[in-house]
Amino acid sequence: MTRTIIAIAGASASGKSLFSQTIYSELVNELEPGAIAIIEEDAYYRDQSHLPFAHRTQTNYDHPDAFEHELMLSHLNQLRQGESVDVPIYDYAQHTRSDKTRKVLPAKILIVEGILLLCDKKLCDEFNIKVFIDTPLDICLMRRMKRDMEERGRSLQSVIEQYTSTVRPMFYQFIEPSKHNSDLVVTRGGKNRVAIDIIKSKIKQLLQQ
Ligand SMILES: Nc1ncnc2c1ncn2[C@@H]1O[C@H](COP(=O)(O)OP(=O)(O)O)[C@@H](O)[C@H]1O
Ligand SMILES: O=c1ccn([C@@H]2O[C@H](COP(=O)(O)O)[C@@H](O)[C@H]2O)c(=O)[nH]1
Repeated sequence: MTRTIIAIAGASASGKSLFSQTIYSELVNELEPGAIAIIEEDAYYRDQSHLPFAHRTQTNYDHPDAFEHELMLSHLNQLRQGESVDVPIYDYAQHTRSDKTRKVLPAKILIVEGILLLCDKKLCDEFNIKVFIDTPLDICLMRRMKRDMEERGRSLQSVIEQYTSTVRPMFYQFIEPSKHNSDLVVTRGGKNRVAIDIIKSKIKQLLQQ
């Protein structure tokens, strides 16, 4: 069976999750059961439970080394071969993996989303369609402040410090250059209706083949 992996990359808070979840939720009930699945790169942040909490707050979470991409790659290979996988569940407030996992079944269409997906050559080789969400960084920062304070247990001070020390520099070093590895660049983030409809049509076309 041919399986298609669609990568959705871009800056933190650019709208990757909203874009991916919109496509997924609008298709999941329309397609045959198990046709589409979704995985977040964030699930593959390295387990840091062996480190004291204070150390975990100092990790550079925007550098490729923060991720266990080898595990993600091995899961993508298993899914391609028709095997299900147990994807880790990450706890942003604790800066480490939780003790829970989520079972993902092998679907014909797999959407993966994350900041550094298109920086990794081995991962890139696994993706059939590569999308980059291109949202101005000042808008990403405003969204991130709101989201991290409301949903990830952060203070305004900590968001600003982390943004200045790692998020912004790593964006320019790794994420922005990876835009050139994409097939499609989507402006305006998670609510670009035309782009969402184009990807949905492509998915339906792939499922008819
Ligand atoms: N086009 C948009 N307009 C307004 N809000 C948006 C838009 N795209 C995303 N958001 C909001 O911005 C925040 C970050 O978006 P999210 O999709 O989680 O980003 P990412 O997955 O890239 O980190 C969320 O609260 C989301 O609802
Ligand atoms: O423990 C952690 C792990 C990650 N982060 C930040 O999360 C974003 C990536 O997630 P998005 O949903 O794409 O925003 C990344 O920029 C990390 O800085 C964190 O703060 N703490």
